[in-house]
Amino acid sequence: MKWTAKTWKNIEPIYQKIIEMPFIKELQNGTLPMEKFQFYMGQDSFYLENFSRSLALIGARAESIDHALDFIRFAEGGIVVEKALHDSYFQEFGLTDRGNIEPTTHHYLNFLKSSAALDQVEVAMAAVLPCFWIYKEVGDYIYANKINENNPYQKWIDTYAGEEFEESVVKAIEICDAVAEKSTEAQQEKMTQAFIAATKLEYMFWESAYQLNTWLV
Ligand SMILES: Cc1ncc(CO)c(N)n1
Repeated sequence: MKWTAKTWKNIEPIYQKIIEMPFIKELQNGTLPMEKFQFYMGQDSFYLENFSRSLALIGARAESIDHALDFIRFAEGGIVVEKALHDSYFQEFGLTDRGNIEPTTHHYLNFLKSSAALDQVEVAMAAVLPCFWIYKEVGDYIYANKINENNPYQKWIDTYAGEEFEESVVKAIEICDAVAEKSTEAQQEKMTQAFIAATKLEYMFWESAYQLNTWLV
């Protein structure tokens, strides 16, 4: 079995928990309070900026020139989405600025940046994979189970259920399988641990937005 298929099986219980989260349920039926979505969007702006910086660094460190090109393109795509948040979504959803980097975002983006800088590049590739894959699965799930035709969050949902995003996700999965195949068992285990940690942070990212979690002092 391919590394990605094995690893997805491993995190399947976490994925099930994600699609049952109140943030996701309410996003799906359009009842999510705007304040929580705004918090999420502001944090996601920090996230996307730093996720993209990490992707660029992984691109620079990739051994294969084709993987380098793919990751540099992923980085470009991430920055384009961040700019779209700032240029149109912020206004559409009534947000004037993105606020401060709150604890879960702080943890997540520093996890990604340090993995991109210091881990073996294969492990860093595994660390960023849930950012692609979980969003694709959640986007498709919400899209397939939509209840409300007038969902105020539809534009957001369409981004992650779209074909363009799917292409990147398929590529990121293929790259991880290609590098896993050339890795030792011990390296693969590190890749798996990085993937699991990022999956848990995806869960926490939504939950923290739902709870409007900020620094205590
Ligand atoms: C937290 C988070 N993870 C993944 C994505 C998709 O790139 C996103 N926009 N935000």
